Amino acid sequence: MSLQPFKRYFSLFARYLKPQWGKVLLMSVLLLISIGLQLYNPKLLGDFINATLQQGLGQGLAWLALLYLLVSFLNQGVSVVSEYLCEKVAWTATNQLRADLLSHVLTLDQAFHKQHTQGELLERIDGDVNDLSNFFSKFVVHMFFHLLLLLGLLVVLTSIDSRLGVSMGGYCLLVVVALTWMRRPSVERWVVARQASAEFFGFLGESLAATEDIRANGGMNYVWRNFYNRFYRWYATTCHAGWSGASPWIISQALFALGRVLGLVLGAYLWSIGLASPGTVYLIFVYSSLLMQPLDQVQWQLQDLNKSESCIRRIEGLFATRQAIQDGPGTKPAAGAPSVTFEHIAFGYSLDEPVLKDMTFHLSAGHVLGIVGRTGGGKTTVTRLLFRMYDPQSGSIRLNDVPLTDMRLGELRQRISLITQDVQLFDATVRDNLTFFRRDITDERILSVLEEIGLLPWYASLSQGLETMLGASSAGLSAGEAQLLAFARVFLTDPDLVVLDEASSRLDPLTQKLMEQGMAKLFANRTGIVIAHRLETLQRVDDILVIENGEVLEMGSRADLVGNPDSHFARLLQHVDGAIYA
Ligand SMILES: Nc1ncnc2c1ncn2[C@@H]1O[C@H](COP(=O)(O)OP(=O)(O)OP(=O)(O)O)[C@@H](O)[C@H]1O
Repeated sequence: MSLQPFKRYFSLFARYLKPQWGKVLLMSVLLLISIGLQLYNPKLLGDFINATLQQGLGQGLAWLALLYLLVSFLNQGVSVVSEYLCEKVAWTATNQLRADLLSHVLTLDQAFHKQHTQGELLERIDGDVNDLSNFFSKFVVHMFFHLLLLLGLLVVLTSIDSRLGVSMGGYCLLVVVALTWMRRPSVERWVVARQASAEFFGFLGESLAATEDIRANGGMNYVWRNFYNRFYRWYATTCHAGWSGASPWIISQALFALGRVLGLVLGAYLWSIGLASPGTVYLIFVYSSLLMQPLDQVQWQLQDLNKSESCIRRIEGLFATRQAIQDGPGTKPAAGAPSVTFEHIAFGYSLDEPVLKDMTFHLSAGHVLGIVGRTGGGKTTVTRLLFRMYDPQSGSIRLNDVPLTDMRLGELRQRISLITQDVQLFDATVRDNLTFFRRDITDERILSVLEEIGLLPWYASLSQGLETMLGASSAGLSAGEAQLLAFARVFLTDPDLVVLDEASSRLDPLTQKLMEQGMAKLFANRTGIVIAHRLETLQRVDDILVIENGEVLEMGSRADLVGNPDSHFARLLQHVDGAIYA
């Protein structure tokens, strides 16, 4: 019998049970009391039968019956309290496990998150642990409790007659070995079933997030087809795994029937040779039948262990996933707005498809750089490398001459703010959305920032001020307003370098004006990089970088490039609008 799954199980949960050792101890004591009561109760009935046969009805019998009832009630009470404790211990442990998994997943690289859908990760953080939680609470109650009960019953049977104890002990050993042996094949099947479930939820999450686009583009047939395919795969793999538990169940039922017959035959034999009274024969039969209860539970727990082992493997796999982006030793670039240098950077999301090729440029401290170029040219990729969402395959990126790889990731991300087109809002209050749940930022500070970027009229329209709830879908906010909110977040964190992927949708004149004012304030005393989608924005930048096919086509001060009619930038301006922005 392999102890591997038990070892894995216990090594994972010993960590999570340790802080609750007091409750675990109390739970164990209650379980022991419950076992004692369960063993004592049939003995009372046996005494009752013997006393009835020997003395007839009398007052003694009434007391025995009363005691029997009392023990039964007490047993129920103890069971309820211990079950409550088990659930509490299980939920506390598994909630902590969920939290650890979530914080681990949040530290993993962008590359990992691109490979796994949100729905799939949800399933791995919650679904897998949830299955483990059921198993965990039941395992502690049933496996531990029933194995002890089994042991107790065998001791009692041995005390009646040693031959009884040996025969029934041998029988129990046979059943446990047989059930464990039959258990193994279904573990792999449960791993496949869990993955199918994660993929189904991943697809569902993606489809729900893109409902608007899917409807607008007539993609419903594709969604339904995939929905049924994935759902069917989930159903089929779960059935396959579930069925592999059916044969152990059928065989175990046959073995249990055999055990009851064995108990009856042994009891009858002892009675026939004068070694057992009718009350004792009854006791032997009841205790032999009671043996089936822990054996049945052990059987079910072993079935559940298959499912849980597959979950444990997936949880261990997730914990073992390491981030490719490693923390640097902690060199700090000089304080204040930094210079940015890209030197011979080569990068591709996959090795065979280069996106940036030998890219070199330098942005002076305190300058604002506008990056322009064709769609898919690599503009966003430049900003992702700067934020160390990915590392380049070769070359070096430096802030104030300090390579990014020498800085601590926390420090780097504190000094840079990235504002993307897709502003992420939380289903939380306006305050929490602006401060990212920090409590040390005062309302006065928030309001002064909103005033600075011209969002006070928007704030005045909110029914409950900073306490107003904002939906996660950013419903009711235009692209421009969402970016203004992101500006406010940046003001509150006060970074040295701001990277802005400008909203490309058309903005109304008022919002556009607010954006321009906001950007001017945002970039004051900071280094800035703007991926510009609107030429108006480029009036405010100091330098221009034109990217094409992952290479620097042109870089220079905006004034120089505008003044040179042969420059790519000047041609771009003329081509787009027929006018040069000066
Ligand atoms: N996460 C990713 N995984 C694989 N390929 C990617 C990923 N992100 C971008 N790409 C590819 O890298 C190339 C450059 O993309 P990038 O987003 O940097 O271009 P861009 O110039 O910002 O485009 P746009 O102006 O449309 O935003 C494109 O061919 C794109 O398909």
